[in-house]
Amino acid sequence: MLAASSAASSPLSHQRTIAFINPSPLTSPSSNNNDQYKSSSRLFAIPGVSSLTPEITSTFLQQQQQTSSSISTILSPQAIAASASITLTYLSLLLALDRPRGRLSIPDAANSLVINQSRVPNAGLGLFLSKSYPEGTVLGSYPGVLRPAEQFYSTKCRVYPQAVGYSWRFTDNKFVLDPTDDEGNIDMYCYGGGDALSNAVFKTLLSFMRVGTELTRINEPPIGAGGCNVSAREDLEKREVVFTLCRDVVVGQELFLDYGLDYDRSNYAPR
Ligand SMILES: C[S@@+](CC[C@H](N)C(=O)[O-])C[C@H]1O[C@@H](n2cnc3c(N)ncnc32)[C@H](O)[C@@H]1O
Repeated sequence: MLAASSAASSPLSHQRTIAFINPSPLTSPSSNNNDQYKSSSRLFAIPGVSSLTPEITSTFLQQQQQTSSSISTILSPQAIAASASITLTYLSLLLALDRPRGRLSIPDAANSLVINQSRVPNAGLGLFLSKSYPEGTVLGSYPGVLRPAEQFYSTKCRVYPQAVGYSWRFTDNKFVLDPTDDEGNIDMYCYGGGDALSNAVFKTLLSFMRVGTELTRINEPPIGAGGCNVSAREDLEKREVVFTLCRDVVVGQELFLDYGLDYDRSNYAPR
């Protein structure tokens, strides 16, 4: 709108705008078959001198006005309000359903939790403490996106079965915390998300919500290793699982947790 009205009040501004948008008819008439460009008086766009016929000017102005009116329809306050409302609703749903839960609460988590090769044969990686901590220290709560258990097992785990081993199934069997990415793998962080679009939103716009996945590396103790030094407490209301040291742990020790009776241990190496 602004562009159209200022152009109407100043003939020079039409000319400059046209020369900028499409200089070729004005500067290279020989390559253009349209006769109206072939008169020598119209060959060059000289500032301050009109090289346009009234017909071209009027057609151009009409096109400008049509473009302006469609832009102002797209940018109308109603259209802007509608898209803002859709975006807000979408973001609220994402935050309610697909946000990453859990947190690390151990003091100086970045330096005190170390992921390394487990001392348990064939168990892969494990989690170790690089400082000594007393019994009762809260490590944090298990990371993951809360998903309905039935849906999680019948969809994502069918395609990416490795996701099962890292998910925390609540004892009422209704929900799981799934810390894996969209391909069922453990990344350094759980970003959140449920499909390609929401994953992308969580990894970009909402990446500040990401949660470290260190607690997913805690193994079960091997037979004869002296049992667990971490205990888990579920809160079914909050859908939260808090991990606490149930013994004093000295620097360099690996953390061990009992996964519970229902955990599938079929992939454990035979003892
Ligand atoms: C929650 S993950 C623990 C982290 C895992 N070790 C890793 O490398 O990411 C659970 C998986 O670790 C392995 N694991 C844990 N405790 C084990 C044990 N005592 N013996 C053999 N494998 C074990 C199993 O493969 C199990 O499915």
